Amino acid sequence: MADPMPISLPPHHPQCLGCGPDNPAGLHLDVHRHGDTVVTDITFDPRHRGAPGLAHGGAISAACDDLFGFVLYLVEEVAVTRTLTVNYLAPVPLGQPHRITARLQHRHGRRLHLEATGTGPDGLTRFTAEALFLTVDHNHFAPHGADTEVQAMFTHHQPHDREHHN
Ligand SMILES: CCCCCCCCCCCCCCCC(=O)SCCNC(=O)CCNC(=O)[C@H](O)C(C)(C)COP(=O)(O)OP(=O)(O)OC[C@H]1O[C@@H](n2cnc3c(N)ncnc32)[C@H](O)[C@@H]1OP(=O)(O)O
Repeated sequence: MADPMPISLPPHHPQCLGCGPDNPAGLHLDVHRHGDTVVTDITFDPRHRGAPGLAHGGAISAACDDLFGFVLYLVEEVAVTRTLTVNYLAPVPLGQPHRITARLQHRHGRRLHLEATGTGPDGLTRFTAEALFLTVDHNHFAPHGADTEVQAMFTHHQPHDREHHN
């Protein structure tokens, strides 16, 4: 069967560390939906350096966490990370594009179990990640003044408006 048409997904908000286009310290993830998965291609650069020439584990972890945040668009629920585990299988060189793919593995009540895989241009999977997200209501963000922003994110998200062909 042919791959489903990729659909561009909007950033969580302009200043998001993972995907916000206006965050100068951000990873600037550009994320697409492919069927029941979300996908981003990231090339870690010297700002993300851990050991010389290699990506920092924290940068890889941040990319996975934020990509999991895009699965929420598919689930159509607001949820936050409760646990995140990254398996660093092989060093990730700077300057090489890596494709991270994430999906919902299964759901149990408020618990969303998510999984991701990061693969290099040589086809080698260099990291995998698993996360538990717990659904929350908008009041979770209210004490921090962000509830309306999150509500807008949730309400105005219309991925089918942003369909485009790669
Ligand atoms: C259309 C979409 C729009 C999207 C819009 C999204 C928002 C916008 C995103 C912006 C960008 C995203 C980026 C990436 C996502 C972050 O980075 S999110 C930021 C990092 N995470 C946080 O700050 C979360 C901080 N933690 C918390 O606030 C609270 O711990 C939580 C997560 C709200 C949960 O608290 P709680 O509601 O009191 O939950 P609690 O009773 O402890 O546990 C609930 C249930 O889960 C179970 N549970 C808890 N821990 C575990 C565990 N480790 N294993 C198994 N079960 C567990 C409990 O046993 C309990 O079970 P039941 O008793 O209900 O059967």
